[in-house]
Amino acid sequence: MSRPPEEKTAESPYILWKSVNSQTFHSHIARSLGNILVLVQEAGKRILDVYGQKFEVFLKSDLSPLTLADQRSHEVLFEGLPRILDVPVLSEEGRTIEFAERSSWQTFWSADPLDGTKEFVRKSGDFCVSIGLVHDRSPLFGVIYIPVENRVYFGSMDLGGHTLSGDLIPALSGLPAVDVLARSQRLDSDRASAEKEWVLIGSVSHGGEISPEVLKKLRKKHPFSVKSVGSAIKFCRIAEGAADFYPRVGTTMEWDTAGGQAIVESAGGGLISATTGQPLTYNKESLENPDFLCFGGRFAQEYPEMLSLSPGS
Ligand SMILES: Nc1ncnc2c1ncn2[C@@H]1O[C@H](COP(=O)(O)O)[C@@H](OP(=O)(O)O)[C@H]1O
Ligand SMILES: [Mg+2]
Repeated sequence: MSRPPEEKTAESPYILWKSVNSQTFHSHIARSLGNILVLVQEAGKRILDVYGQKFEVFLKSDLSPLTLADQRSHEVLFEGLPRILDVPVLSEEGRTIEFAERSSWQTFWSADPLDGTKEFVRKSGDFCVSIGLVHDRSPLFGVIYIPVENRVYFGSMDLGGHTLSGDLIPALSGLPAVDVLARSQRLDSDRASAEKEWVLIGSVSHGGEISPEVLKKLRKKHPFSVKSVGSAIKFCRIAEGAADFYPRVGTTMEWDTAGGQAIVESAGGGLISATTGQPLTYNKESLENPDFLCFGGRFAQEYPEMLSLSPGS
């Protein structure tokens, strides 16, 4: 595996990529792209193995569900991601890593091995594997794989946003971005035609409590329909122009958004804090996200003034 310049520290088992500029970072991702997609599909296959059987549901300390599928997918990613890029993995299903330990990380994988566990348990199909590669507190690259659709979405500002049928992934092992992109479709969050109805997308299980006043303000600007979809698949729908905006009120964690943010941004959209109006940042002391607004290119272009409209206001 080729690597950018690196520097080991005595305290950390990881290689800290001090003074790596983002171009070096992007070149490395471009070289490894085929292997990354193969790995994420492998995690998805482990999830589907469990989905097809009778499985037990455990409750975590926050009362959210956990299954064997979350754990199997975590094992694949926790072992495989550092083989692609040898930086720490912050996984929803990994051990808790205190801020004192992770505050020095410049680059790390933010992984949700099975996003949408509730939907997985309900067998609605709305679940995915979501991976973001965070560098200098921003998600520069993201991958979301949807097992039931056998489809992957990925993107970075350098590569742009793309989607690809999972049938094509096994043949991508060892191939760099130029070969992967030749087989992919470009994502464009502004693709929706002007006459098509606008779509607000929201959670099936959580955080749909957007205040009626805000909904009224939004409707005054432009009528829209509402679609409910579970998990980070919502970001894929924004990135491909199938939905226009996704306001989220309530708890989400960094691993829920890192991959999706990179994909949406690479497709011309954005994901901003409802309080600051700035893109979400990562490796915060608290891993909870603020309320946010995610939007596609059409929304951003036609209604820039709404970008400062807090979903919770
Ligand atoms: N009260 C809460 N505490 C922590 N995370 C929450 C939460 N409510 C929702 N989430 C997050 O929202 C995700 C599901 O998103 P959605 O509601 O859009 O389908 C969950 O992902 P997991 O399924 O990976 O736990 C979970 O991380
Ligand atoms: Mg999640």
